[in-house]
Amino acid sequence: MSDERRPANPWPPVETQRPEIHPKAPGPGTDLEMHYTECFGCGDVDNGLHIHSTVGESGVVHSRFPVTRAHQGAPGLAHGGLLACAFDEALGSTVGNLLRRPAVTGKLETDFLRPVPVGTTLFIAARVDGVAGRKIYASADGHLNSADGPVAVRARGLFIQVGLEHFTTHGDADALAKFTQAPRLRHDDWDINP
Ligand SMILES: CCCCCCCC(=O)SCCNC(=O)CCNC(=O)[C@H](O)C(C)(C)COP(=O)(O)OP(=O)(O)OC[C@H]1O[C@@H](n2cnc3c(N)ncnc32)[C@H](O)[C@@H]1OP(=O)(O)O
Repeated sequence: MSDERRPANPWPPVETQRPEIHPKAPGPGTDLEMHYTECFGCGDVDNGLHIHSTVGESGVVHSRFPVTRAHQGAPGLAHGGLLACAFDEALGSTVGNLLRRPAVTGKLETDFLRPVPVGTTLFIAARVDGVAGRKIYASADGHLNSADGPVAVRARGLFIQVGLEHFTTHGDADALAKFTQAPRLRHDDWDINP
């Protein structure tokens, strides 16, 4: 089904405030480091997605996902779940880097408009659309092979701001300690009170 014929639900679905880019957010042109080396989306992981992101103008973050044979669902085509994963990464990175508020994905929806063949690179442009308390709404378009190529996938995500105890309680506290020691992630540069 073409994009125009898909039902369009209002987005954001609730009244929101305009997102405020954090004063210490990386500026346009900044290549974002992997947020965690073991992240399947952006980390140095065998057969991971190896997504690289750069901050663009006007609150847009540009991410690139090189689709390889390791990412197939149907022969020669990207797996839909891994495409959704790429958008989770791109949207989460956009929220984290621009707002500097620790947040986790609460809801993620994807529209698959065109097949994404192995060997293509998906150029994902993501932005934060609005904020309502702890709820952060973000969306992204994924273009085939160039920033202005045809849109193959669209995604919308709701991210919920959490305290750092979310990660120490449910995750690996030692890994989190290393993660937060990275200069780019210094606690005092983040808004950590949800
Ligand atoms: C730089 C970093 C990049 C990282 C990119 C990758 C990001 C990820 O993949 S994160 C991993 C996947 N996500 C998770 O593991 C999250 C698991 N879920 C949870 O831990 C909890 O459900 C959590 C924290 C999201 C929300 O729980 P909790 O803190 O109790 O908040 P809760 O009161 O339920 O929800 C807060 C608000 O969000 C709303 N909300 C929560 N989930 C949803 C949902 N799925 N749909 C709609 N609204 C929702 C609630 O209705 C509530 O709204 P309101 O304030 O208006 O009443």
